Amino acid sequence: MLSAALRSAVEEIAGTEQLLVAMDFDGTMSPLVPRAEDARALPENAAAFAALTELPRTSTALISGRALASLRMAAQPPQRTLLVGSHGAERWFGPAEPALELNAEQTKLLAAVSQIFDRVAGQYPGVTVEHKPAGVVLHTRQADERSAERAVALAEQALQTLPLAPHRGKQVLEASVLQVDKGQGLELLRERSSATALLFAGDDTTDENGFRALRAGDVGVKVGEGDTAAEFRIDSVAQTAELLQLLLAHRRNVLR
Ligand SMILES: O=P(O)(O)OC[C@H]1O[C@H](O[C@H]2O[C@H](CO)[C@@H](O)[C@H](O)[C@H]2O)[C@H](O)[C@@H](O)[C@@H]1O
Repeated sequence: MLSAALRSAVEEIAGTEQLLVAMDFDGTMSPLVPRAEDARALPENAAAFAALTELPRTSTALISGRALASLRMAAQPPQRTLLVGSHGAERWFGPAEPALELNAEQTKLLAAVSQIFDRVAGQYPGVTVEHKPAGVVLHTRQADERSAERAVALAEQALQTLPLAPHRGKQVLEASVLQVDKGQGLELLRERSSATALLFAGDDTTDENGFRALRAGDVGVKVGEGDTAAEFRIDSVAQTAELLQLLLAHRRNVLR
C-alpha cells in the first residue's frame, strides 16, 4: 500500500499541465536478475507505463544506466517513450538523434578500462563484464561473495591509474569515460518534454543524482531500502505498478 503522503503527491502531480513520467529500469520497472540480458519489466508495470504514454499532455521516459541498445532490448518501450541510456551519455528523443561519439582520448580510455575489467573477470568465476558505448560494468551477482569482493577490490585498485571515477551499484562496479549523471539526463528530458512537473522513480545509487535534480512540484520515489534524497519511498518493484496505476487513474480523471 502506498503511503498517504505519496498518494496525495501523485494526485497533485496528475493535475499538472504537461506531465513527464520518468522511470529507471532495473530494480524499478524490472526485478533484478542474475543476467542483465534477462531483465524484463513486470507486465503490470509495463502496461500502466504504456497506458500513460498514450495520454495527451503526458510524456514517458526511461532513464537508465544501460546502454540504449540494451535498454531497448530489455524494456521494449512504447515508440513514443523518450530514452536516456548510459546514465545520461546516450539519448533517443526521436529519429534525428545523433549517436554518441567518443573522441580519441575517450576511446583509448574505454579500451584501457575494458582490458582491466576483462582481465579481472577472467580470474573469478561468475564475474562478468558488460561493455557499453561509454563505459564498462563488472557484474558480480553470479559470483560467490568472496570472489565478488576480491574482483571489485582488484578492479578498483587497477583503475586508480586511470583518470576516471568508478562507482559501485547493485552488485556492479561501473566506470564511464564521460562525466554524466541522471540529474543531467532528467534535465534534458524535462526540457525536451516541456514538462511542468515530473515524477521520477529509481532504486540505485546513481538514481540519487536524479532525485537531487528534482524541483518543487516534482515527485521523487525511491524503490526499496537505502539512504535517499527522494521524498517518497515504495517497498519493491511490485509496488511500482501501484504507483503507475494510481497516477494513470488520476491523470485520466484530470484529462476527461
Ligand atoms: O539505471 P538502471 O536502469 O537501474 O541500470 C543500472 C544498471 O542496471 C543493470 O544492472 C543491474 O541489473 C541487472 C539485471 O537485473 C543485475 O544483474 C545487476 O546486478 C544490477 O546492478 C545493468 O546491467 C547496468 O549496466 C546498469 O548500469
